[in-house]
Amino acid sequence: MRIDVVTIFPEYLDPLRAALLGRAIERGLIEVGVHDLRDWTHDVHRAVDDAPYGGGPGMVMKPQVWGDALDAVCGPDTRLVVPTPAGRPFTQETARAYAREQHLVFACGRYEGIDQRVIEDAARRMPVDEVSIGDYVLVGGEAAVLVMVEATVRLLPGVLGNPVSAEQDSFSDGLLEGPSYTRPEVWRDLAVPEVLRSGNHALIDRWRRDQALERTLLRRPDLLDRLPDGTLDQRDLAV
Ligand SMILES: COc1cc(COC(=O)c2cn[nH]c2)cc(-c2cccnc2)c1
Repeated sequence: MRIDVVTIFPEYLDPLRAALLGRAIERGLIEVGVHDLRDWTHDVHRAVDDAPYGGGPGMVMKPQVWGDALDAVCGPDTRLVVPTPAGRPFTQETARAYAREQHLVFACGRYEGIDQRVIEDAARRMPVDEVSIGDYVLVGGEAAVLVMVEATVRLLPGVLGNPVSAEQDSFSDGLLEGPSYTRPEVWRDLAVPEVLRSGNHALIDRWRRDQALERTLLRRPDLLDRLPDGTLDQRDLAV
């Protein structure tokens, strides 16, 4: 997989070259390119934004600059991803879909956003996703790109030490992960739940499932509405 990011703050993407993702790059599991949008500006001031038609606060990113940048960076197998508060939700399902892509290009917007014609024009040649990582407004898309790249790349074969954990991820069965414990058995007079030390794996699996259901019900009841049919069996419903 190749990932390219276009941004006016290339240094913001330096963390992509650290730790797990850095090792994935060194091992050739992914290629990463970070590009400075200002390399495609045409004027002495290297302007990337201008005032919004129709008035209103802030500035809008110029279409010409973005158009030239995406012409240079995108290819025949590219999926273009634009992080924006106005996007469809980015979920674990999105990450799984992106992990199957050959080439992802992330366009980092700043100011009030990117001239909409950039997205319209790109959509003539490639799939384009306007995606939100959450219901809040960031100053730019760079932090959202770090989130989406990490969620996606960790799913690639060979990236994680123990691939099983990617399957048993939170959300993999549509529920939140329950609580985890490790040694010592008692810490600040708090004991590890007895069942986890019982060695009875049927009981442990049941307890973990009950904990996941209870936590999902309490913190994210919306996820329960979206579970595929048959996910919850009769015993689950008794929780
Ligand atoms: C491409 O257009 C954008 C992109 C971003 C950065 O992304 C996020 O904030 C985000 C992504 N997932 N959740 C939030 C921000 C704005 C923006 C800023 C100020 C006022 N209105 C809009 C516009």
